[in-house]
Amino acid sequence: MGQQKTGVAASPGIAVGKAKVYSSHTVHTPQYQVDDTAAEIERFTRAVSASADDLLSLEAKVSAELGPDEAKLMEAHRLILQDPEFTGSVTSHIETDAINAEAALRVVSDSLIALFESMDNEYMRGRAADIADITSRVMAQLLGLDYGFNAGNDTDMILVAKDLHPSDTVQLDLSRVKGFVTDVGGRTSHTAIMARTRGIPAIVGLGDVSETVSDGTPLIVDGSNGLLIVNPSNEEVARYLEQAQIDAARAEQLHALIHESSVTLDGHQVELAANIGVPGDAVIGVAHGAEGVGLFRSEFLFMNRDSLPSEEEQFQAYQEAVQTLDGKPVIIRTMDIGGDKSLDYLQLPAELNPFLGYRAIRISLDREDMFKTQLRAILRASHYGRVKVMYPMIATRDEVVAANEVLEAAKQELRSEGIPFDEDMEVGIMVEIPAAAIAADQLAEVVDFFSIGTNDLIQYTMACDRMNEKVSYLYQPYHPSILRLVKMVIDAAHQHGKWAGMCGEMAGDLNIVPVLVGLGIDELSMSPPSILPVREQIRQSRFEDLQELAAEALRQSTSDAVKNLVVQATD
Ligand SMILES: C=C(OP(=O)(O)O)C(=O)O
Ligand SMILES: [Mg+2]
Repeated sequence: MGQQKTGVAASPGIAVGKAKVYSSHTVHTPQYQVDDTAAEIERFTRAVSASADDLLSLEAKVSAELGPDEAKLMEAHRLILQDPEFTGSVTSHIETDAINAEAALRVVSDSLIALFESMDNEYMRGRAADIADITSRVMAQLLGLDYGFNAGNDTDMILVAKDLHPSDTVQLDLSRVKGFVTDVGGRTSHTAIMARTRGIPAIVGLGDVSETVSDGTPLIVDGSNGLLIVNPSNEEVARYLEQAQIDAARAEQLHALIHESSVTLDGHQVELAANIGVPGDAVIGVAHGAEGVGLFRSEFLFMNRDSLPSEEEQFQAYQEAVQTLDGKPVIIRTMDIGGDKSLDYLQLPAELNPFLGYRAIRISLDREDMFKTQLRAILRASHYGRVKVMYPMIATRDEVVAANEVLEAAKQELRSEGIPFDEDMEVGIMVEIPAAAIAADQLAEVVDFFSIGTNDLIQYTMACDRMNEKVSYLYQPYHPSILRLVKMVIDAAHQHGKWAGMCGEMAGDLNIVPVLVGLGIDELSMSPPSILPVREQIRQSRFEDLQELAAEALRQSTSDAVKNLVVQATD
């Protein structure tokens, strides 16, 4: 039996392969005197220019695959690399101390990192990581090593890392990555969402896996159960491979439903949409039969970079997703920063309770300039397809009214500039704060639609941090309180002639989907690989039966009772 480690089940499925540990080279720095300092400077200059070339091609690749926003970090690194102050300090050390380029680079880099780390400003402290990253890149060039991932010819890589950013993963040929495991992160961390979107099994929050597992170690990732098996036995490998084969055969069978509608046997239709993080994910959504994008988490355009994305950059990203969907609806959520998603350059104050603090629409309404820029970009994209805008973390009707005033101001500006947009663009809100669910009937008067964000709604209703393992037993999607809130939101929407969807993780949970459909949900938005299994389930059901099941579920007084009921019903 192999050694078992349990983490957060971040993306379902089974991967059997060998560990490929991603590290940014904390290599030993050789140190020696040189006679020919000019030749050494020349060697350093060549390494810098090769590194800049690598960054430039990476920038182009990231920009093409993930959009120009994601490429900003590489551009920033390239600019630091080409800054004569940085390279000049290294060359002057080579010259005056007659030392090798690696040693001179290490001296300069260490002192810059110490300087940034000592600063009383989170943004500037964040620059230390940039310097470390750039140093590793040039160091690898000088030493003839590969920087970042060197996949070689491996086709069964299981990527092991402390954490992964979009700029890390884009360097990979993902078709050769069988799974991801990381030390940090929760189910809603970028790695987790990215892995789910692409259907790559993943476990996050494993603690120290990147330090305890080495390159080439055989691993099994059971992403559905958050179980990592290190050095598995032959019997374990055989068992999991068999399961993986069953999963693959099933995926092929589901593929037949890609162009079918999501309609019950008795004719009740539900729209199944995809949750996406970057515009490139829209392609994956379409490939899994999405009937739209139900949640474009726009905050990813704001992350992993040094400054706010411009209107033009945002417009291009939104337009790309809208064009990929080719006339199908795309719901763009305005940025949801704060809570677990921080932005160094916004210099948000440290908070005791970030999930109850300055977050999402609260920041947007406070930073109207930034909000209006985003709304202008969304409006401009609306001209190219069917765009809907959605405000996150709405607690009060006043917030909706205030947000709509900024939206109106953005529309006025565009009108006077003669820039086209969809005058009838629908405006909706996320219902993820209990106050919004309870007062949904009043909110329904000022919105076109609701999308229930159960990830947050559950944590706020149960008062349990969605990332805290110690209280995870309270994170109960099937709790009667949650089902009642969901019903209230759907009923309120329908009474006002509006529609209600759901874009939290619960929307893709096959056990509870029958209840959600029975309650009358109009749209379910989920990670793309969940779409076809949910479609199949809906197509095999009768709406009348689901309505009865939902009524029965609402009569239960515990999560376990609901679970038993729905598991029996789907068996
Ligand atoms: C979809 C949601 O938003 P996020 O996971 O991005 O907070 C949610 O809260 O359910
Ligand atoms: Mg949320």
